[in-house]
Amino acid sequence: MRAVIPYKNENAKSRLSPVLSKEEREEFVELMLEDVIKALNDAGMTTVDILTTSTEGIPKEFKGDLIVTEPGLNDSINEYLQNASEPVLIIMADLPLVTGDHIRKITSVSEDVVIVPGKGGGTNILFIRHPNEFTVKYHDCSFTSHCEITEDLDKSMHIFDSFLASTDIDEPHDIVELMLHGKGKAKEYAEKRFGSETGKGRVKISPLSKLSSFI
Ligand SMILES: Nc1nc2c(ncn2[C@@H]2O[C@H](COP(=O)(O)OP(=O)(O)OP(=O)(O)O)[C@@H](O)[C@H]2O)c(=O)[nH]1
Ligand SMILES: C[C@H](OP(=O)(O)O)C(=O)O
Repeated sequence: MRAVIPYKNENAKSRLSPVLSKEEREEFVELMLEDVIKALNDAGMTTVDILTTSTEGIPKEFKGDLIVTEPGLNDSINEYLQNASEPVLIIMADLPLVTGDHIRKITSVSEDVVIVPGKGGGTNILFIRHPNEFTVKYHDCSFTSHCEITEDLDKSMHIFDSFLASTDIDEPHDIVELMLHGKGKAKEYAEKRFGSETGKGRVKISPLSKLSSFI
């Protein structure tokens, strides 16, 4: 079994640009990546590949294989899967709330395909027992696409239900969840930049350096 983390550092997380500069986003995604690698290592997964668009923003301590490909998430992952001869866990780099315990549970499921949905129709983690028979289709409500692809292949499927594993950090309001539930380096980074505002409704983040709140 091996894990692969698709990763793009350059101008990462453009949807966070209302609250973080380009440089901050590039630093932030590297820290989220470190948190994801730690969760994999905590689960005993030592065979970890990073499928990346460049060698920028890779944690210095990373010991696995770095596979550099052209931008294009689906093409690069599908090429990777075609060449895989053992079960593959595809885990996105923007999941700083994922723990070793989630990874252990996901990889213990006996079904052919395990899907961890992402917020708003995405796919945060895919565990595929027969990877060279599978094709991924990220973006455009990939959760639905991955369910359909699994069904079309006549494979068994398990949807892994977890608030923390399903929380990917895409938009400013997701940073609230990181500050509330995070434990690692990305949370530390967020705490240096944002405060939280509590009231009757949901907690909001606000910049520590300015008086006005942005969401
Ligand atoms: N290898 C590879 N990984 C990618 C590419 N685009 C995105 N990723 C990774 O795929 C995962 C999910 O991507 P998104 O959530 O869309 O991240 P993003 O593209 O940085 O964010 P936005 O600019 O806000 O869409 C993250 O781990 C990204 O680092 C790509 O072209 N190639
Ligand atoms: C890549 C994409 O990520 P999202 O835009 O949902 O974070 C997806 O999960 O299909």
